[in-house]
Amino acid sequence: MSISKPPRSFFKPLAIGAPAPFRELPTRVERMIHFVPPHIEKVRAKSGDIAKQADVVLANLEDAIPSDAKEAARAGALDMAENIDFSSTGTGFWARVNCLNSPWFLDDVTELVTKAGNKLDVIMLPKVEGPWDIHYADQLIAQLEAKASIKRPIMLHAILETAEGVQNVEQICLASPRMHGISLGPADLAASRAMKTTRVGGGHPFYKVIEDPRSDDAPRAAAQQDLWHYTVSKMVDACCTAGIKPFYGPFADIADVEACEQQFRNAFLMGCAGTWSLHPKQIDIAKRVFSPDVDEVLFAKKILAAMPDGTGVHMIDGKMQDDATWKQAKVMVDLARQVAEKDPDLASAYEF
Ligand SMILES: CC(=O)SCCNC(=O)CCNC(=O)[C@H](O)C(C)(C)COP(=O)(O)OP(=O)(O)OC[C@H]1O[C@@H](n2cnc3c(N)ncnc32)[C@H](O)[C@@H]1OP(=O)(O)O
Ligand SMILES: O=CC(=O)O
Ligand SMILES: [Mg+2]
Repeated sequence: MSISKPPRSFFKPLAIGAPAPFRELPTRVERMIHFVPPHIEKVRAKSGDIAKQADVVLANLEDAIPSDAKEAARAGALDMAENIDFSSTGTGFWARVNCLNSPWFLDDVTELVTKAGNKLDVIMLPKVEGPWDIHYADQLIAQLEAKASIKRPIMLHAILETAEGVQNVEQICLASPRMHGISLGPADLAASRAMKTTRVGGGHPFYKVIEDPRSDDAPRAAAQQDLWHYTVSKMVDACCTAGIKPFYGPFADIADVEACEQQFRNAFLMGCAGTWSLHPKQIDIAKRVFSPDVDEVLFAKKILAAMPDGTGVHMIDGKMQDDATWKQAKVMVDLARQVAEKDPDLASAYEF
C-alpha cells in the first residue's frame, strides 16, 4: 500500500487559513542567490544596493554566523525584510535558517514567518536528510502562515549536503508542493562523505585522469576531473522530475574567479538554474554564466523559426535539426526571454 498522499490532498494547505501552495513555480530569473551575513551592520547596510544587482538576496542565519551572533543575525534578517525594497526590482528575498536539530531553528522560522512572512519568498533549509525533514518544516510553516495571515505561500529550498540527503534526493524533491529547489552544498557534503578535501566546490589537483605512459618517457598529460559531476547530475534529474529548480552552491576561493566561473558554467550546462554568490564579485560571474550565450540563443531562434510546429527534419548551418533539437532550442529561447525582461542589453543582443 502506498503511503503517499492521495492526489487531491497534495495541494491542500496544511493548516486552516494558510495560503494554498503554488501549483507552478513562479517564473523568476534566479541566476544567483547572494549570501549576506545579516549580523554585520556594515554589510547589511549595503544589501539595498546589492538587491539592485542580484536576482536573489539571502539573509544567512546558519553556518558562517558565529553561535553568539545567531540572534543578531535573525534580527538583521528582519531588518532587511522591513527596510529593503525588493519588490520594485523583482529581487527575491530568502533566508537560510539553522538546521532542524539546532537550538535556533524553531525561533528562526517562527520569527521570520510571523514577522516577515509577506516579504519572504523562500526559506532555505540546510542538511535535509529525507522527506521527513520537509514534511516537518512544511507543516510548521503552514501553521505559522495561518497564525500570521500570510497571503502567499513561502517556498522551501533544501541544501543537498549529506550522504543520506543525496541518497534520498528524489523523495526530498517530491515531498511537498512547497518545494522550490535544491542547492548543492559541497562543503558539508564533502565532510559527510569523508572526502579528503578542504576546498568548497570546484576541482582538486589530485582528482584527475592521466594519459597512458609515453614511449619517449615524456611527462604524461593529465586533466583534473569534476568531483561534483555525479551529485549535480543526480540533483538535476531529481529536481526536473519534480518540476523544481536545481542550483550549484558555494565556491569559496573568492580570489580564483576563473575557477569559479568554470564551476558555475559546468553547473549551468548540466541544467542548473543558478548558483550562490558569497562575495559581490561573484554576482557578475553568475550573471554572465547563467544568462544563455548570445550566439547559442540566436542559433536556437533559427531552429524555432525553421520548424514552426516543432516537427520534421531540417539542416541549419550543416547541422541536423528535428523535434528533439527544437525542444533544446525552446529551453534556450524561453530562458533568454526571461533574462531579457530583466536586462535590456541582453534583450537587444538576443534580438527580441
Ligand atoms: C559553506 C557555506 O555554507 S557557504 C555560505 C556561508 N558563507 C557566507 O555566507 C559568506 C558570505 N561572505 C562573506 O562573509 C565575505 O564575503 C567573506 C568573509 C567571504 C569575505 O569578506 P571580506 O574579506 O570582507 O571581503 P572583501 O574585503 O573582499 O570585501 C570587499 C567589500 O565587499 C563587501 N562584502 C563582502 N562580502 C559581502 C557579501 N556577502 N555581501 C555584501 N557585501 C559584501 C565587504 O564588506 C567589503 O566592503 P567595503 O569595501 O565597503 O569594506
Ligand atoms: O552549505 C553549503 C555547504 O557547502 O556546506
Ligand atoms: Mg553547509
